[in-house]
Amino acid sequence: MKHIALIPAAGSGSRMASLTPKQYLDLSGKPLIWHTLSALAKVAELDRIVVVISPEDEWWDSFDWSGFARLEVLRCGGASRAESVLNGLYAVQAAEDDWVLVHDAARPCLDPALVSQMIAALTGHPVGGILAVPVADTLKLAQAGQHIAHTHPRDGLWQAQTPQMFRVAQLAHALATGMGPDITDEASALEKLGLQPQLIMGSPWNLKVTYPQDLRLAALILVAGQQDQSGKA
Ligand SMILES: Nc1ccn([C@@H]2O[C@H](COP(=O)(O)OP(=O)(O)OP(=O)(O)O)[C@@H](O)[C@H]2O)c(=O)n1
Ligand SMILES: C[C@](O)(CO)[C@H](O)COP(=O)(O)O
Repeated sequence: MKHIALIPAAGSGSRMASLTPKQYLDLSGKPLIWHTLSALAKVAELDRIVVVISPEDEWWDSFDWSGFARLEVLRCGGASRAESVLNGLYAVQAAEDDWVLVHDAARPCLDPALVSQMIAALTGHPVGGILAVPVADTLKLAQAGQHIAHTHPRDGLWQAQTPQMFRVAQLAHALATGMGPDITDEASALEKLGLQPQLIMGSPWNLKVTYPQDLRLAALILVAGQQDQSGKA
């Protein structure tokens, strides 16, 4: 049974407000997605690393990816993240019970050790699971005019991250039957089938680059990670 990383990278990055999709923006001297792939390349348990880009992508071919072993690219991205993942699952030619670890191209600060921990924790699990972190702030429900309706209890609330690890066939079935605007991650499609994915402790450093200021934060996190590594050496 194989472990396949599937990286949806077909978004346009509208909240980043840049003409270049954010996965190709410069982050510490490399395209952002280079850091994402570099982190995944350090995970020995991964058999394949598959990137899903848009059929209209004009950027991928301008970079040299030859340094990455196990890397494959599929030009089958769709109109939404969920569609890109589903198209990738249909195209990837995997066995039904292979595990797929879906990881946003836009999360470049992933700690490879967390992925290995996740794979170990979910081996033999009947459904699969996701990295996530407990909500740390007080939550307010807003009503019209940006007034507070009430304070929402945060007990039991977690913020979903990626990777999200499921069986190839089960995830494809869940996405195909549940496809819609409410499916913003893989787990939500499994939940729609009545299944209960496992929450695995992620890291606040596993930031998703969404808005322009996130790019600066990601650069700082990468430097801090390199300093940690050199401290360990
Ligand atoms: N049609 C899409 C939309 C998103 N993604 C990917 O899904 C990940 C997470 O999505 P998000 O951060 O929302 O990226 P964008 O859709 O690019 O950003 P925005 O929502 O701001 O337009 C990203 O790696 C993005 O490239 C994708 O593969 N296909
Ligand atoms: C999958 C995800 O990264 C979990 O936090 C997130 O839902 C994707 O972001 P999007 O902006 O909803 O596409």
